[in-house]
Amino acid sequence: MDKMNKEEQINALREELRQHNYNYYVLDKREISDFEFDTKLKTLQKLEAEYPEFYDANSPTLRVGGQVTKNFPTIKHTHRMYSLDNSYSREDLLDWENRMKKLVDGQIQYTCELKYDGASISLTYEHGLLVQAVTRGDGFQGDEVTNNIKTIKSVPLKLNGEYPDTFDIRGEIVLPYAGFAKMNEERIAAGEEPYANPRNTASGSLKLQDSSEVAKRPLECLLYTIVGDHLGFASHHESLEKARSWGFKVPNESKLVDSIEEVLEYIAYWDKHRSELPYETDGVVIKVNNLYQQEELGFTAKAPRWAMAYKFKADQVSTRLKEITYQVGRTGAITPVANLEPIALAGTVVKRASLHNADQIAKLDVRVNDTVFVEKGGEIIPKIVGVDFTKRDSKSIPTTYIQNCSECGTPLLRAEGEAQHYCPNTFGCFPQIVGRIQHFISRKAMDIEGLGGETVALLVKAGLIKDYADLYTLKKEDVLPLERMAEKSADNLIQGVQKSIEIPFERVLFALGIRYVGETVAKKLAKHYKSIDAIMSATEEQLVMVDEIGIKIAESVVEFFKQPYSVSLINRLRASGLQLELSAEKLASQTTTLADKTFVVSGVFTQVTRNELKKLIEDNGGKVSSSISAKTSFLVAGDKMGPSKLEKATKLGISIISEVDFLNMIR
Ligand SMILES: NC(=O)c1ccc[n+]([C@@H]2O[C@H](COP(=O)([O-])OP(=O)(O)OC[C@H]3O[C@@H](n4cnc5c(N)ncnc54)[C@H](O)[C@@H]3O)[C@@H](O)[C@H]2O)c1
Ligand SMILES: [Zn+2]
Repeated sequence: MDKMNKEEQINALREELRQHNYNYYVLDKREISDFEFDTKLKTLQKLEAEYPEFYDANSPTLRVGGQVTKNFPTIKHTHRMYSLDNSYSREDLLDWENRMKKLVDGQIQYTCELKYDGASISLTYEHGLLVQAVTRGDGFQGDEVTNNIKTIKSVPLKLNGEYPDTFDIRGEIVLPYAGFAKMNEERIAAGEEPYANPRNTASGSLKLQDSSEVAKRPLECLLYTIVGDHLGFASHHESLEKARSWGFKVPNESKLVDSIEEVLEYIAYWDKHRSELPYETDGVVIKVNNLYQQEELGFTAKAPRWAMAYKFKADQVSTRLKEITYQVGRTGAITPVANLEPIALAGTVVKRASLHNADQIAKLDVRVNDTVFVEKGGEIIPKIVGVDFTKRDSKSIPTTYIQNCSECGTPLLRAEGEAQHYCPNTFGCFPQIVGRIQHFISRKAMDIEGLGGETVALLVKAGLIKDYADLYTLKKEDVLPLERMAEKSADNLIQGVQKSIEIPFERVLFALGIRYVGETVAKKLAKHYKSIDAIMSATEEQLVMVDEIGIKIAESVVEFFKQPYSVSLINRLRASGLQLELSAEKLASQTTTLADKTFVVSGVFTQVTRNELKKLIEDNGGKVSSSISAKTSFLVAGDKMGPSKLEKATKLGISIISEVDFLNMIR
């Protein structure tokens, strides 16, 4: 009977871990923390060791967690890609060393490296050229994402020095914090949900179908292992130095040490200093340095015996939840916020944490006065990962989510399939009004000097403006009575506003704050339609025909201009002299010479850069696409173009032209 239960328990754990693997590797979502995941995996490992009769070759303890997708060609790895065993303590590491000492002779030296938190990748080089990039997948085979990887600047397309003729090199694709923060800033400016954390965003980026989208993401590739036959190195440390000399980005933090005690010093140092690194790390990887010893040690079903990951503990603390408040964004989205008893966590004092949405609150069953666990994992904003139920007051009351806007009282809406509640009172809800004007004046939009976010709130509160069109009728004597408004700053404000009427159309379009219309989309729309009137009269069907405009954007644009209020805004902005169409100068540089023609640009060019080439195509009415299909009219081929593109173009009978041919076409 007991045994029966054990079998059920083992199977249930396997099923649960498979589901988490799927969420993590395929959907790029984390439903439980890594620590919880690892704890469950350890429990399963122990049970399987105790009850070997329930062996299953497909158990998550024996297999790498990822999968191949159907969106890219599947490539078999010539050398398997393994996972790593995990350790959490000095004892774990000493046990590991003892196990190895039974298998190899002599002193063991170790290379310590940081464990970069991103998505694994295997790059194949032949004769010094990058020929293929494949994700880890299930370890045996992965997705071929070469075109996406080629957009990453730290991946050398051509190597320097003396390198082996063919080899694979493995590393981690990461998204450094700074680039991640910038991407999120842009998403927030476009009224979209920010990405959750750098790891998932890096991993998701590799799965994008359009490599020009990948090129926009500031990804990095950090390399850590070379594999191949007869490479001629004696040690791992040496191979890293060689790789660095050929042009690979191998972080300098790696270190050769002589004992586990020194390994522990390395770990202690980086546990403390990792927050100073530009990218996320989740531990240290320790590898036997001598490659002959590595060979003797070999692999288990899932991981090398000669390497070990040491996971840093996610920084977690517990504190009291004082109150749940609700924030209203400029697009009306509601975010519940936990107000906490202030507590120190990973170098900062945390007072607030996001609770995301109603589902999250229900799932965690978080209540006011609970003692909650706060974690700063991959996410930049700390989050609440659980409740300490042992400390819950017996009289505590379940949280009921607000049904009306916390700011204006309007009943909230929640669209089907969306996690977030919305306040639909777009033009009457204070934070939405202020938020929209703040977005309008922001640097990438109208860039109004002399006017800050705080002043906007004051102006709205004082009833001097109720929308951004009102800014243009403000007079100096209106603003002078405001708190802390001196003569000089009032002048600056009025001047800054007046100067902004010269801002070009595409930025005005972005400034309007239409949901999902970020900087890039605004540019596309401005270019295609050339005036606000043309955009206002476009239908959803017409909008989606524009390159890179999806249905979500199209719906949002149509919805915006359907509102009588929006129409009146545009009319008032027009009356104030704002640029609501492309300037004559801009139009003059544009022709329709290449109308109805689709170009694929590949390789390196000499007279113009790749981006200039693309711009020339678009300015002359042509379309740029990143992949060759029957619809391609021309392939503009530069130096070092990928052989697969050439082959495909030849097969489909597409005209292949040089840079010079192209420039002649438009001159
Ligand atoms: N929270 C969840 O739902 C969930 C689900 C699945 C997996 N996970 C997490 O992922 C872990 C398992 O993932 P995994 O199999 O990718 O293993 P892993 O992340 O523990 O380690 C293996 C990977 O580390 C990477 N790596 C980074 N730096 C390295 C270096 N210097 N040298 C060698 N390798 C380096 C490699 O790409 C390698 O594939 C789990 O332990 C868990 O923490 C979490
Ligand atoms: Zn409201």
